Amino acid sequence: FGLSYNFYEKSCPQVEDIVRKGLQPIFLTDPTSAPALLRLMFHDCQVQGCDASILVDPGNGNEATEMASSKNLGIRKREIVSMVKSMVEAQCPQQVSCADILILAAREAVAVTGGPRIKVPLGRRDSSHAPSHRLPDALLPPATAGVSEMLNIFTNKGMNLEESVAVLGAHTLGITHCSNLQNRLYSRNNDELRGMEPGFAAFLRLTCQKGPLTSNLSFVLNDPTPFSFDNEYYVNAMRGRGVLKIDAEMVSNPKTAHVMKHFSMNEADFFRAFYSAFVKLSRYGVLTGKQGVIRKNCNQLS
Ligand code: HEM
Ligand SMILES: [Ca+2]
Ligand SMILES: [Ca+2]
Repeated sequence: FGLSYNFYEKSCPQVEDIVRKGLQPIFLTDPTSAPALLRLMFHDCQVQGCDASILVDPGNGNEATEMASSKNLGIRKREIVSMVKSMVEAQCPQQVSCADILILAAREAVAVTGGPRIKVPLGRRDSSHAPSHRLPDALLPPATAGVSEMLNIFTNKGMNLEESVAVLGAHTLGITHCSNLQNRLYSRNNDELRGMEPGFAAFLRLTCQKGPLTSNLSFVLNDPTPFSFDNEYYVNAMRGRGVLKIDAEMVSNPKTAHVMKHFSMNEADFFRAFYSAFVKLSRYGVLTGKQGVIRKNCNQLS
């Protein structure tokens, strides 16, 4: 019943070490895996809670799984969680859920890139069924989401204003594909570009040309330091260089503006708010106790 900080104390005391050590060589050889794992956590938790539902592959009657949703464009590295799971299974068979391993992997992604080392409560169970693409279609925010939609999503998870703005600081890592910027860059009346630093607008349009041709192949960096978990996302947004609509709108919206400014000047406060926001996100909609299952393979339901 419920999550706890010593959940695996008896059944798998070394689980956090296995996850950390298993990920080390991956982070070293592929720095893009850290941003991928952090976003993977959000997209799992946002759809039916943090239950590893996003890891299920099609097959065995699950034909259209979550990954068939266009909202999951760019989701990568699901197989890393499966690989770490097999390392955990070798030492603690049938004890540790894929849902917990996914959260621990996201936690390591934040720590290894220079962010806070977040202690997370454990004891999640895995979903025993796979939603179709319709659920993520409806529940994941579109690339065009604004401040009110964003606040709805995160206050719903018990976050206050500071935490809601801080959790978007995850965009200190990683990239955005040009396909997600077409609306913003080529809207008819250009109001999306209002407030954007003109040189940056020109750069975005040059990198992301109009039309679908290369828009899934080209991308821009979410902040100038996409492999470093720092407050550059806020510094950059304050300079009119926010990539996504939400990044820019949080600067101009009177509710969020002062928080953006504060985090751009005070990295420690950003880290503190991100820490508690991450824990709240990681608790969202979890299955515990006798609910759900412990999957053997993360990508298969049984
Ligand atoms: C209203 C909320 C949010 C919106 C609208 C949003 C939107 C997006 C979009 C459109 C991308 C680009 C994906 C691509 O083109 O490949 C992206 C990337 C990313 N997002 Fe978010 N996001 C939101 C919240 C979050 C949260 C809460 C987290 C994590 C805690 C997160 C973590 C990331 C990361 C790490 C990337 C980079 C992924 C990579 O490089 O592979 N986002 N986001
Ligand atoms: Ca899920
Ligand atoms: Ca950064």
